[in-house]
Amino acid sequence: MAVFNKLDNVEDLYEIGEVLGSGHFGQVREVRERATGAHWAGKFLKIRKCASSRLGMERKNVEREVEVLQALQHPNIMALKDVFESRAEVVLVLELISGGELFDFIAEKENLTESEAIEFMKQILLGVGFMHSKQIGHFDLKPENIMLSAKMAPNTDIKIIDFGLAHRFQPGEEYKCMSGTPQYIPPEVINYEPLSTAVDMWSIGVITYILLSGMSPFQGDTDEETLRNIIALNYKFDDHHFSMTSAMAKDFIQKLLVKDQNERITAQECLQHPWIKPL
Ligand SMILES: Cc1ccc2c(c1)c1c3c(c(C)cc1n2CCCN)C(=O)NC3=O
Repeated sequence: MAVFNKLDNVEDLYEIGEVLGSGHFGQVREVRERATGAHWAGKFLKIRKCASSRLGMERKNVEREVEVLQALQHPNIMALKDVFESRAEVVLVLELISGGELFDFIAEKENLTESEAIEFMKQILLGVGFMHSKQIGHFDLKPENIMLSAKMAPNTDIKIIDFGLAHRFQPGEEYKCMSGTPQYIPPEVINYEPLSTAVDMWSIGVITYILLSGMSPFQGDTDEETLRNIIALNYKFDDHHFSMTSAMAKDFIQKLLVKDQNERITAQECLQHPWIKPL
């Protein structure tokens, strides 16, 4: 069992600020390090007191997220600075990313130009390619988990966050998991088949489709309809949203939204695709 820095009261070291986000796990709050004045993001995770409890997170899941983050130092992946544990809480001290979610950036602009989308995709692929080179799959890639380092700066950096569903593959391991967000999950997750890092490549195909059109390729009126659309590979490049989109961009998406995970292109192959890296 991993041992984190014991700290009865994280407020001895950090001034706790505004809530930045919350979820099943707990809260993310801005924190200010008293010793240096530096600002960070504190992810406050309630830990289950006993196995039968439904409140809070299982400690082993927190340990897995910390192990994954400790293996991932990359400019396009949020950095983990420190981990503290008090009575029933673990606090991850994370790099503060103040440019907001890619999701909101798209919402404000409806959709991006291809050159804007390419710049974002390059950085996402660099971060995901690094993760995959360490045999780590994110398994919850979506615009809400892709943040911008600075608001609207011309050269804002992409930061991939939230590794709560991430998994580090051991050699020869068979891993199955029925979680993620319906719009972004591939057929093999729905069919409860053995998974690989190719799960993330499907999600990248969905994200690229959204960046270029503002529409979600498989979104139905209900989650069940969305899942049916995914299994049936029921998506299209409708003229209304894709009439100005290049054939290369569509080819890039088509090579990712492939039902057979072994046939899907990898992050490294994406970075060599002519849409991303023109000849
Ligand atoms: C300014 C701001 C606003 C909301 C934030 C964050 C920062 C944020 C951050 C992180 C996470 C995991 C979630 C976060 N959220 C929650 C929403 C993420 N989808 C993080 O790791 N660093 C952040 O700054």
